[in-house]
Amino acid sequence: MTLNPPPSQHSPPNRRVLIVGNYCHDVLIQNGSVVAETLGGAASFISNVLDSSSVSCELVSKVGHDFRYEVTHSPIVVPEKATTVFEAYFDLGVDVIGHADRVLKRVSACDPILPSDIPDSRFDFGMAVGVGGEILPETLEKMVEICDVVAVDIQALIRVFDPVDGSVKLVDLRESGFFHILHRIGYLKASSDEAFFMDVEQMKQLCCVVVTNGEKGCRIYHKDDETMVPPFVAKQVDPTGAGDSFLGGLVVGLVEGLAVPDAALLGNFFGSITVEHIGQPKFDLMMLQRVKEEVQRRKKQRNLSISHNNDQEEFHARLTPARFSCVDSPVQTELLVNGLSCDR
Ligand SMILES: Nc1ncnc2c1ncn2[C@@H]1O[C@H](COP(=O)(O)OP(=O)(O)O)[C@@H](O)[C@H]1O
Ligand SMILES: O=P([O-])([O-])O[C@@H]1[C@@H](O)[C@H](O)[C@@H](O)[C@H](O)[C@@H]1O
Repeated sequence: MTLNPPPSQHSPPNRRVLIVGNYCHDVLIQNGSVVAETLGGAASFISNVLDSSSVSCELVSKVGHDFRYEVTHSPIVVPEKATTVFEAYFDLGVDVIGHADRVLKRVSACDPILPSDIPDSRFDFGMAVGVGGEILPETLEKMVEICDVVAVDIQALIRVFDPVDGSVKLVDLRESGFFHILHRIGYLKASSDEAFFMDVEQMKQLCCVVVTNGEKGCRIYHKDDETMVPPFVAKQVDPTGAGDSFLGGLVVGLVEGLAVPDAALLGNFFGSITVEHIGQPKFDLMMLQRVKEEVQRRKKQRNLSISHNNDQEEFHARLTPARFSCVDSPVQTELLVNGLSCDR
């Protein structure tokens, strides 16, 4: 897999992305009280980023008879089952993986996604993004057959659930039952806590490994390369969906023909906006337009071979005003209150 595909004058139009993962109901709990109930599941956050960025995507997702949200990409309804439900506790200390911001419990699980649920057609990109154990090894095997490149969120592979209270626990990637397939995927995304459950040195020889680290941004590991990709400042309200939106932004960048570090910067961009929202973020149209313009500009630079990864700072600086053009960005408000502005 070429990490940085050769610059193309134009990305083929309508490159198709297949997203596989169940929607869920998220229940956010603090101090023993439910503070919010929202649409969840990586499929929801990722399709939100791709749809907002006008990237063509198809989604395979299963919900129960009780699914209660309007979504652009209709799920498969399993009448005899309930929708997957995750409870996120924000005051129980650290979770099993040391995530200080929340403890997750899967309190209900809809059916797994089977190979037969996935269309028999070709896709440019596949995204294996289960949250509740719904992706099976045979499901991932079908995805690597029909997609040119597959990006996987490790949480789809290494999560196991306490049989009593549904608490999320993690197993080593080598014991997950998926390891024999991983030489056929293109990208593996893990949070810094999840990365302890894999051998990054080993995995970076098989595929491009991206380890996200909250407000510190992310790192890319591939063969002998290691690249740090800087974050965008954000005032975190709810971390839910940050990693999902990151992965969505990364794939948008790759589909648009950006080099991997630039695509990861787009991931950081969308992840940083997501943490400022409870539930699904709404991306400002002006912001999306500015991002599109900056991505096209960056691609031109690359096509003219005048861009070097070390001038990613310029790309970051040009995306920053777009980042804070969100009218309701808490950071933008703070800057305005302090008489500062992000505009260059
Ligand atoms: N508090 C934050 N401030 C700025 N960016 C953030 C913040 N939290 C997350 N992000 C962005 O979202 C990406 C994914 O977040 P992270 O929390 O690492 O993923 P996960 O949700 O999988 O644990 C990070 O790499 C970063 O770019
Ligand atoms: O926050 P994140 O790790 O990127 O992704 C989250 C999952 O870990 C969680 O299980 C799910 O309930 C949320 O809706 C969201 O998909």
